[in-house]
Amino acid sequence: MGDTIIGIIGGSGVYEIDGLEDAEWQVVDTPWGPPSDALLTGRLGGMRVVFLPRHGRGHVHSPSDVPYRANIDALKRLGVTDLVSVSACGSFREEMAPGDFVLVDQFIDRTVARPKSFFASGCVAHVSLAHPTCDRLRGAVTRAAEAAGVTLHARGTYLAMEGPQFSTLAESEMYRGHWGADVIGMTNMPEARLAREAELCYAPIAMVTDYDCWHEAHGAVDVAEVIRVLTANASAAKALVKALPGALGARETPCPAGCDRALEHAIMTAPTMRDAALVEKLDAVAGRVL
Ligand SMILES: CSC[C@H]1O[C@H](OP(=O)(O)O)[C@H](O)[C@@H]1O
Ligand SMILES: Nc1ncnc2[nH]cnc12
Repeated sequence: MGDTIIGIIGGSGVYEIDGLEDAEWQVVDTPWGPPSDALLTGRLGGMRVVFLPRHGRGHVHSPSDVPYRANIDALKRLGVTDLVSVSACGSFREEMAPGDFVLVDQFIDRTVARPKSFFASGCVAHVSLAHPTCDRLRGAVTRAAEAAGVTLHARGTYLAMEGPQFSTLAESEMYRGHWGADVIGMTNMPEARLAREAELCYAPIAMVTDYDCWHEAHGAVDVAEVIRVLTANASAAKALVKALPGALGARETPCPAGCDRALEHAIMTAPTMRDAALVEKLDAVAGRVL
């Protein structure tokens, strides 16, 4: 097996990580345009790590405009095999309190205004998204959280909304009631879809910053309060990330769930009918099977 290279996407409030050896910001261009920012490469616990701030340093990209395809392409291009993301989120559960971390395993996608696939007419592909997160990588995040002394809820369904406004009370009640969502945010979709298409193992860590607007004892979401919780928990997020290389270890076998082979039988378009320009754009993401 090849080396494990850990990718880390930092969400709101997480614009860099410290403690990297040989740290270097690298500008990477992709066929999908520029990523959110330069990528910070280096070594952590002897393992290669690539970090990307999802909204860019200074928080310049809105959730709808984050260049999700360029971000995943750039991470793949730099050799990332295992991708962890850190995101701020609202909670729909009393027991998932502000300051807690939730290891998301499932998604409900309510985003409507973002390109969601690398594939299109000219090179059509359908990957499975039944299990959109990687169990092996989630196991490593769990062990890293234990090592770092960080409380982590073992699973959760993340509702991805378009934003940028927060939800209405009626939406919040629907998501946490009939829909069964546990947390809400604006960015993990289409990130998870694209990570799967790029054959990356993906595990999203959600940091609870608020109770959205449903909780009678708490008001509507207040960004100042979100930032306060993020800042108070930044050191826990960093400790978790630092413990990850040791918890994940070298990649000795292919992904048991097949994340790294997601495209194996996914491409439908006959080789003779493929759009050459699109195939060229897919070099990093799908070069293994094209
Ligand atoms: C600062 S509250 C809203 C903002 O924060 C979350 O971003 P991220 O997922 O990148 O941490 C949420 O999705 C919104 O984009
Ligand atoms: N309540 C919420 N809804 C959507 N995104 C969020 N990010 C942080 N809190 C959020």
